[in-house]
Amino acid sequence: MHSSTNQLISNDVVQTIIVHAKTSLCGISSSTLTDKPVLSKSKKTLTSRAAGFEQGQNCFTVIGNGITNHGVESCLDKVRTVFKQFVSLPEEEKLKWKREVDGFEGYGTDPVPGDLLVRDWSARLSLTIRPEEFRQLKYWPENPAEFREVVDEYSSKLVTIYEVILKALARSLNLKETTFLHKMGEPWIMNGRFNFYPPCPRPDLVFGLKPHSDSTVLTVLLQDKELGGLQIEKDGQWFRVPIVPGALVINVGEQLEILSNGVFKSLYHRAMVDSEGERISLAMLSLSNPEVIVEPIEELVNEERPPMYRKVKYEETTHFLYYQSGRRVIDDARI
Ligand SMILES: O=C(O)CCC(=O)C(=O)O
Ligand SMILES: [Fe+2]
Repeated sequence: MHSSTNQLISNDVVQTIIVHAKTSLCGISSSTLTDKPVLSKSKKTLTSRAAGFEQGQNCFTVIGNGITNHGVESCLDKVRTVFKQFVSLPEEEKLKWKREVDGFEGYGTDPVPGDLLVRDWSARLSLTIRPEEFRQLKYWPENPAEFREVVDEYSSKLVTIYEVILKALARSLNLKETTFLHKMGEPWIMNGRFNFYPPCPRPDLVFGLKPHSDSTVLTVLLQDKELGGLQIEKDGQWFRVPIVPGALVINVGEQLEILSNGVFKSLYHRAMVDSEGERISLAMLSLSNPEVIVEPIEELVNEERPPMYRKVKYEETTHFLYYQSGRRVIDDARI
């Protein structure tokens, strides 16, 4: 179904990807990572620059990665288009793929448990995407007709991107390159979170998504082309992440923070809403296999750097409850 474009990725991806990792390192010289492309094998001049976003730690911008350079109908545009088509359907049509009251997959708004009152101004479609046998197709829209195929194509390319980045991050810490992937267990999981933020009459009072860090190893975020809204926190201040056409934003999630024993820090971020414009974003989440207990990798633990986190089993329900009450699992995991 997508052999020609897969081809492009495998030939292209290692050549033209740029990842800027800015991270606070302890015990590992910061010059190893800070401000240097972790991954850049290109001999030719890189046509794209890792643009725009300079303030943040633990968030990389990836551009020119072989899925972004097809012109107007690029894969990224196709994904945005099918999702926009889906969100503009009448609500009763979208509800054909609605999530169940206590489920996590499908289309809908998040329930707010108990007496918590801070609702997000967003609806979303959540899907398990990888491995294929975990997919629950009853939640995968068939309107527009190309939705499934386009998401399938995009996600299969992202598998390569995750692998390339995780291998590069492992190498940058002098670990065997498959270390992170291996620790995630097999199969590791990819979930898609298709966020939709309608215009909001009081954007000063609500969030599209409350401040949070992702429960992931890495999150690959495809942003809206027209309307920004993603903000990241650094040293107690919030920064807007600019829209960079054709770029993907890669966030460090809590699982990578734990696995790396705090070398990589999870990104604390939030999504804002707009009084007039509607916005979409697509977060692709890579997660350890649900059976895996996440803990710091042995090679990153030593006398000077004892384990900084307890073992954690990441469960969707727990993470969700933390999220809704404005807390972070990682804060409780920290020793
Ligand atoms: O909409 C955005 O830019 C952020 C989305 C996000 O943080 C998430 O889905 O976890
Ligand atoms: Fe997030």
